[in-house]
Amino acid sequence: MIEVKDLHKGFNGEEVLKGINFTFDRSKTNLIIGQSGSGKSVLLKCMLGLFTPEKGIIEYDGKPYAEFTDDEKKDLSKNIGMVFQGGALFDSMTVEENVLFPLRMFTKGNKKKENLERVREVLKRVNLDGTEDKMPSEISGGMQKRVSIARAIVNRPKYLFCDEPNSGLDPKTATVIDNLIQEITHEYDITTIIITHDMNSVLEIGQKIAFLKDGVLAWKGDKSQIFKTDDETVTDFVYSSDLFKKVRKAQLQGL
Ligand SMILES: Nc1ncnc2c1ncn2[C@@H]1O[C@H](COP(=O)(O)OP(=O)(O)OP(=O)(O)O)[C@@H](O)[C@H]1O
Repeated sequence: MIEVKDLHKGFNGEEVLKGINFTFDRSKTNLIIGQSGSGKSVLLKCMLGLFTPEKGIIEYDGKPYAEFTDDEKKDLSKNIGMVFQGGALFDSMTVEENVLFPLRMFTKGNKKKENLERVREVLKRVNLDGTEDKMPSEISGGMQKRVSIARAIVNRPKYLFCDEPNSGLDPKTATVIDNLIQEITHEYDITTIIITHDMNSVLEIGQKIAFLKDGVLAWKGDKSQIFKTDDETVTDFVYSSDLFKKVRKAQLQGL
């Protein structure tokens, strides 16, 4: 669980996050949605420790970051898995080397055999056994995303951060990736936080949703509530696409 309390962050005197309060639950896919510039990435970067907030508290499983010792901060880094937008694999490394990379970073001593076993295990979990020796350029975009998920979970993290994990994928592959992230979240009891613009993802895996508008938490709820709310701030955003406008119309007509 990650809890943010009264979080404020700004740049050059301009406030971007204006007092965010939200609890990201363990074993759930927690989504952050909102228009461009609403502060989603800034919030994520504060939770990743890349930005220092001017005010507010971030608690990881009940302990405020400000009270972490240096060793606890190192341990937190190990406990964070990250799926970057676009995958961000190393082009010059094989699939196996990509997944091995963060494992090596946090392993002491010579654990070559154990590490390779762990890499095989996570690649199998994301249905990529047999691709170990391939280069990223030799596999599809969906497979690259799965490598990136395998790399993010190889250190058995407590927290998984995903920045638009299915961007650039066709809708069917995007759903496969969403479902994989949701399954892994439950199986490994991880606190998963996902930034997304994709309303299909909201429908599929929106177990808990934070909707940001201009740096304020304008709405929170889950996937069953978001399509029923009359809150205009939310409906303006959710029903901005024609498809969802039609869904809304059908809903209002009781279809
Ligand atoms: N390092 C930075 N320095 C100055 N301003 C920044 C910095 N990072 C973000 N901002 C500003 O903070 C605001 C929110 O940006 P943020 O990237 O969080 O938006 P977002 O909701 O993630 O948008 P998008 O969906 O387009 O990625 C923007 O006005 C942006 O210019």
